[in-house]
Amino acid sequence: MKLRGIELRRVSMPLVAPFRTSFGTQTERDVLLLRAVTDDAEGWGECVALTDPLYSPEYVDSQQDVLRRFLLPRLASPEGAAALGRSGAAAVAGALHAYKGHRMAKAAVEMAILDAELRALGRSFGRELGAVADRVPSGVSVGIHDSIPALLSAVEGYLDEGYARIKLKIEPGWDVAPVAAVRERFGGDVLLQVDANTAYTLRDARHLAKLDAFDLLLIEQPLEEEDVLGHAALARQLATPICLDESVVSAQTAAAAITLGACQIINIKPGRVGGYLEARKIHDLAAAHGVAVWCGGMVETGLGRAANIALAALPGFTLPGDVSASGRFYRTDITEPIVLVDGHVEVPTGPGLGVTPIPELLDRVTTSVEWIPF
Ligand SMILES: CC(=O)N[C@@H](Cc1ccc2ccccc2c1)C(=O)O
Ligand SMILES: [Mg+2]
Repeated sequence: MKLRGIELRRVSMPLVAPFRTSFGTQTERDVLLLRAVTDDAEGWGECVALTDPLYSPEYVDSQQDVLRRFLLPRLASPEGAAALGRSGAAAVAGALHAYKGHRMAKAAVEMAILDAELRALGRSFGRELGAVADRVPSGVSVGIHDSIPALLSAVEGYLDEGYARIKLKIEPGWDVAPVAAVRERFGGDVLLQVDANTAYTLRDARHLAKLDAFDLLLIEQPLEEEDVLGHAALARQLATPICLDESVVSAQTAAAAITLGACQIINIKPGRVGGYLEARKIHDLAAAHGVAVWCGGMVETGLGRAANIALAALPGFTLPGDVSASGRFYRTDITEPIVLVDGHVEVPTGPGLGVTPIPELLDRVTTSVEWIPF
């Protein structure tokens, strides 16, 4: 593996509709893509950081800066190049370990190098990670709406499309009523869960316990990301399983959360935890503890979406993930669109990610390109 350089490319993609969560409303996605150029192949990585540090401490400009100033020079150093020459993508996390945090940037560069490596080998992401299925059921994430009727209309549309599971974003003032309305309208058999994105506190426990009446699969990240003990206390007061998202940033924090009883389910997002290789470690750890996992989404383009689907095909991913079709968020994706067929999405089988950006579509949404030579 001889790395010649990495392109940092920013793309701006409008969302098909505003997407409202407890941390705000997004109408477009400003994405940082990485293109790793090696002697044998090119590889693509996607950084899932948002424009603003509202989901996690990372924001897209900070990730581009930390890559340019610290992470890529470290990989381009003699030690970094030697480690990459020896072990390829498996060496990235260790080579960058000295730099704290910025896991979404680290994940993106590992992904690009892994994609190049696998394309050169003619090996798919799914094969490399240990996929055991050729398609996976897809859930869909439904934002906070202006009214219950508007929400019900959106949910009806997704159910008509065949989505296997409905996830409702909630926040104080928009929780029990929308969940009750969806249950009332669509019945008890629809797989249903909620995601608070850290919007509640332990003082809301009695209120959140009202959700136990609706047979939810899980309640995702009700409390703030560092409140692991709070989630453990809440888990003792709720019948509905607690799922962590923002709190789990590594296999180590996953182990602590499981051991402390802070979660019974984990939403695994490769960008949040520093890469697909760490994501697989969390999958293995959770499986050993009998903890179910599913693949979360960060409104990725087809590149990150394809990699997530490969990950979602590992045996421990027993709950439908937020691996929805490209059309859930984008009218035009930068790759061949990922589509939903009978409530499932296909695991790509081609080398590496199995998808590549379509040049003219990529150029149309590109806002900047920066080449970092090695
Ligand atoms: C699909 C889903 O619910 N993802 C995140 C929240 C999230 C993450 C990244 C986003 C980027 C742009 C717009 C909205 C976004 C929402 C979650 O599970 O918590
Ligand atoms: Mg979440």
